[in-house]
Amino acid sequence: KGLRDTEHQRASPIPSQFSQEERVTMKESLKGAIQIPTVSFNPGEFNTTALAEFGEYIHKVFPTVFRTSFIQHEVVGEYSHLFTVQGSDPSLQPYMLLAHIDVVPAPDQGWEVPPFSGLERDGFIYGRGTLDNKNSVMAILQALELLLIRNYIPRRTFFIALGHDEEVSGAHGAQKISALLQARGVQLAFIVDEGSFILDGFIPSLKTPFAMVSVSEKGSLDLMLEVNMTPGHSSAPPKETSIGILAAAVSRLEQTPMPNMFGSGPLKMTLQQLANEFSFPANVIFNNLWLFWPLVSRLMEREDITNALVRTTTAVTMFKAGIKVNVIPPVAQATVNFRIHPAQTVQEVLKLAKDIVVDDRVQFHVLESFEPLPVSPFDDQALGYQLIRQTIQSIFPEINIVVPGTCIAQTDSRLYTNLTTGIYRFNPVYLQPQDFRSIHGINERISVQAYESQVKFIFEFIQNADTEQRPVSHLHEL
Ligand SMILES: CCCCCCCC/C=C\CCCCCCCC(=O)N[C@@H](Cc1ccccc1)C(=O)O
Ligand SMILES: [Zn+2]
Ligand SMILES: [Zn+2]
Repeated sequence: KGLRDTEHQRASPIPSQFSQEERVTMKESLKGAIQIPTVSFNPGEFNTTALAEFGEYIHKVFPTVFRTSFIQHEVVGEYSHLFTVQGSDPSLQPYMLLAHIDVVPAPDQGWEVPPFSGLERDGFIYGRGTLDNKNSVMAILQALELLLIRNYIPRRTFFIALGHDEEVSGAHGAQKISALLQARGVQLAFIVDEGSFILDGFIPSLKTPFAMVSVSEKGSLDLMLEVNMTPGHSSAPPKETSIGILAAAVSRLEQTPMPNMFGSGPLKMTLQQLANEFSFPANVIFNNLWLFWPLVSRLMEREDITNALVRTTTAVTMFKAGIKVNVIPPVAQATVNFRIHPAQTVQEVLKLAKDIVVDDRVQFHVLESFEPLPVSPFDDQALGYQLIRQTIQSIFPEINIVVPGTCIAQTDSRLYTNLTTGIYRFNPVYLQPQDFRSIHGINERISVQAYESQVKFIFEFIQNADTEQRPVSHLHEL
């Protein structure tokens, strides 16, 4: 089931075929983008020189985008970019494509090639940002550039929002763009952002890759735990120190996982829609979750990634204590990063954490929190979801299955809930578990062929968004 074009319209009026020269240019442009170290270090702490250089770079490599009369370009929050591509039919509700130009730091250690070299090896372009998320930034602008060169005039208005601080919260980029569009009274049909992929090898018994479009996103809670004790001479120590008390508290948190929420949220739907892709007996198990859910929920807990889908996760990420070798430490502090399952709230997780620690000497400070995102529609009428589906079928005909899922990390799209209820997180790129580990890790890379497919995907997606859509299910009823 899904949306399809009305009979008089072609799915892709301009074929997504690029000349040899265009193909070389597009990969070289991506390499150039990787070479600009647009690193976000901490909130408010960015490589501003690189961010400014990136702004100039996109002008240089996408000249047609910048000189087209129906495209308005604005710089927001100093380094983020907002493009308004004015469509010819104002009756069609606009949509938005999102990506971010900043990257996490990448020390050279462990990399096969320097992380900001953008070097090509064995058909892969290496470097920080090749999967997260300069591939999307460049592919969106590249697809638009190629469409414009072919004289394409969109019918449906769309926005392209490129944030510059996604990796440290989005407060200066996405949040400002969101407020700006809200002030202009913009309401969007849907948004497409990063946050999921065509997944290959993430579920051991499932050999075929599948596309997972994330329709929800986990929330987060950053808690600082603090213990204050009277300092003194280490030669006559008290039975317990601030460090010991805090260590025991964080250890209890680590050893006591938050409840398994399997059955609530989109995961059950994800697995049900995947059920027939499994071979026997897994297909029977996934087709009968009403019976086998205790088994499946335990299986999901086994691997870190699938465990993250069934519960709120607890990660102790920072620990600070002690001032001198012979001084009983006055203060010990630890930071715990919880990623909240879509069926729980910040308050519920805070209470659970306190109930696990049960020690009055440990103070809890909420540093930052964000509720999980509501589930976006993914039924036959959900325009954004169905356009993604339709375009996957065209560009990746070997992919038989597209399922709704949950993003285990956070994306800039969470800052746009004021503009739309349809938020979809999907990058049209194959991802294996080792690729997943390269995101924020080492040897992040994308194959030249995968990048070309991503450009083709967006090139067709923009055109598909302009074709009149109606649900296939309705056609069946005729
Ligand atoms: C049954 C199906 C199996 C599914 C397996 C799921 C595999 C996961 C695949 C892809 C997920 C990739 C997510 C990439 C997006 C990363 C975004 C990110 O890192 N965001 C930061 C944002 C942030 C938030 C708060 C402070 C600073 C930065 C994050 O979440 O940490
Ligand atoms: Zn990202
Ligand atoms: Zn990231």
